Amino acid sequence: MTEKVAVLGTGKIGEALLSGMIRGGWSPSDLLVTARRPERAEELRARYGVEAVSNAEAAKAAETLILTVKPQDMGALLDELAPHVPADRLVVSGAAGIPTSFFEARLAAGTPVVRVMTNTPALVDEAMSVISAGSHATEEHLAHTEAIFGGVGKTLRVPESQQDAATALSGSGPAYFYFLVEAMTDAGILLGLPRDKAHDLIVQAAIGAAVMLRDSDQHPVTLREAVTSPAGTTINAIRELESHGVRAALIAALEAARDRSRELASGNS
Ligand SMILES: NC(=O)C1=CN([C@@H]2O[C@H](COP(=O)(O)OP(=O)(O)OC[C@H]3O[C@@H](n4cnc5c(N)ncnc54)[C@H](OP(=O)(O)O)[C@@H]3O)[C@@H](O)[C@H]2O)C=CC1
Ligand SMILES: O=C(O)[C@@H]1CCC=N1
Repeated sequence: MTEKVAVLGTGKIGEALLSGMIRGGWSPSDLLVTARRPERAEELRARYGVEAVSNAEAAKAAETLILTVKPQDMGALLDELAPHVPADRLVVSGAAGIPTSFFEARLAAGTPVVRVMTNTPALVDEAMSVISAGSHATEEHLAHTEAIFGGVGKTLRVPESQQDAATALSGSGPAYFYFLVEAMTDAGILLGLPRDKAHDLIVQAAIGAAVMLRDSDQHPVTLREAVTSPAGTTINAIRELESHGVRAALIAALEAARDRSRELASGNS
């Protein structure tokens, strides 16, 4: 029997995963989606050739259920779903903040739950998906989850106690880089460059720096030192970043994201 996977609450992250699975060779006939609005269900059907069903039907038909609704919608989804989920289903949560114990308390005793924090670069197969086992998830469940999310990028196992930190760094991480690109493009405008050229220069600098960070095996400090010439331009910029407290701001920002992830733990805040 072919295994079916259902994505429940197919919004931005659910669709990113779904599209990646299809790019990676999953047959649309082995995938199910659910949506709250009929027009969204129709859009997913038309775009990917997948069947859109109710949450209850997905729970009955699919061996693996990937829940990608907002943390605040998870309680209501589980209330609707719980009576229909046999205990042998693998339930994968993609939501920020919510611990595996939240699912285990609402599903049949012994249901395996895996928590995953992925990110939007799943759309270009460059996600990082951080994976933790709930109390009934086995090595097989983790490996299966890695196989699904490995199709849209890298995966990393962490103890669940590190998931809120991983969410701050990796789940939200792409937003910080988009924010930096936006701010640096504004700087280019101030310096007299046309917006499109400023954008292209900063994006290419970001791509070049990202590839060197990934492929050069060199520490970020070494890479930065190589750009920073004595009495040159870069050190003047670095002095401004330090005197404006950018390092401290980033540490505080990620701490705030981690704290918000913790607050979302109850699923209704
Ligand atoms: N966006 C990101 O970068 C990341 C998000 N996440 C996590 O992924 C999850 C989804 O986030 P995101 O994709 O941004 O949010 P979206 O709002 O885009 O997606 C959630 C989807 O779930 C649908 N939905 C809500 N309740 C139900 C229900 N009962 N039955 C069926 N569908 C339902 C919503 O419908 P409707 O369209 O009607 O609102 C929406 O389409 C969150 O838990 C978030 O923490 C994790 C990593 C990164
Ligand atoms: O902002 C959020 O809550 C979600 C989770 C991680 C990225 N986006």
